[in-house]
Amino acid sequence: MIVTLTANPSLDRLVPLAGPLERGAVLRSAAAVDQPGGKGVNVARVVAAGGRTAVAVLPGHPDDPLLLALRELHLVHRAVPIAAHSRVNLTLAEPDGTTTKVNAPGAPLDAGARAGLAEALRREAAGARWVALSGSLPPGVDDDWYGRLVAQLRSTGARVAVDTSGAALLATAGPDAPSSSTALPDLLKPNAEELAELTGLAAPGRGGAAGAELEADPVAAAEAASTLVERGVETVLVTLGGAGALLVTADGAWHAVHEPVTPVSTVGAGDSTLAGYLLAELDGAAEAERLAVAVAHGTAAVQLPGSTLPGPEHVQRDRVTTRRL
Ligand SMILES: O=P(O)(O)OC[C@@]1(O)O[C@H](CO)[C@@H](O)[C@@H]1O
Repeated sequence: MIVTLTANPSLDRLVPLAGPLERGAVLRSAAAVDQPGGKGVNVARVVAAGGRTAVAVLPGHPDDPLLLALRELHLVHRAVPIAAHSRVNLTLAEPDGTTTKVNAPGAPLDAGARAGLAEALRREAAGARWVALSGSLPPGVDDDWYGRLVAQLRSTGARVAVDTSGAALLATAGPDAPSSSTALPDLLKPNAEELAELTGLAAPGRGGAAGAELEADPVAAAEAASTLVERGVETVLVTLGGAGALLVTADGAWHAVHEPVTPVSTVGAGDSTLAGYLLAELDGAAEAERLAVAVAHGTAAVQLPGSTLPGPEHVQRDRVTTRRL
């Protein structure tokens, strides 16, 4: 079983533009489509679609349309009541497959909500193989909250994956994060830009150019990721956009790439990659195969519109090649 936490869930609104995105213009779109989202919700949806039990833990107002959508999808979830509705995150989709995302700050979490989420996580984690702490932290939450949750979850025996960004990521596994291994996740899933910021190749918030260089040079990216392994993170799964993904552990580094595809929307690709990795790990696959299944899931997501997530019918494992670096 896999448990996910989405501290900052969102209703993802896909706005399919009739033409290219033009600043300052009046644009026409087809009807917008809403999907329940947030990174942990997405991971749970892909894991459940893959035939494994997934439980999504999240904050939610009892009348939140997001919770209604989760019920309609039959996604097992535990919602900790809060006073505000979830944010709406916009995806502006251009006909050529370019997506522009506008993510809102989200509903604040007060001390009671944070304690409720931590308690729900501990309860669910007791029977789980993995807990994934996914996405940004909403207003009112300290940057080091994920690290503290990782430490609290140790006693449950579940392994913990973290996929976040910005200050929360640096506080979890950056050079100044607590070096105590109990607070470090078992699995970290940065993209190339986040990896550059985590490893000092770029200043916080300025990882774009260095990230692009790492995407083009998987060996350099693997070297950067290995510094995180030296810091005490057991497994680093780095997504490299169209260049596939890397898996780095103390035992070595692997790079996997999918045959080229035509991207429709990259939203949810990272979450699908993580879900694919976890599904393969639950199946007992070795490193290279876990990475291949991860990349196959991420690439499947890229070929689906908006926040639509892949099921096994979309995943083409045989189009992925893996090499040991
Ligand atoms: O603002 P965050 O939490 O970093 O990201 C939120 C988000 O962009 O992540 C998912 C895709 O990965 C979407 O469902 C959602 O809108």
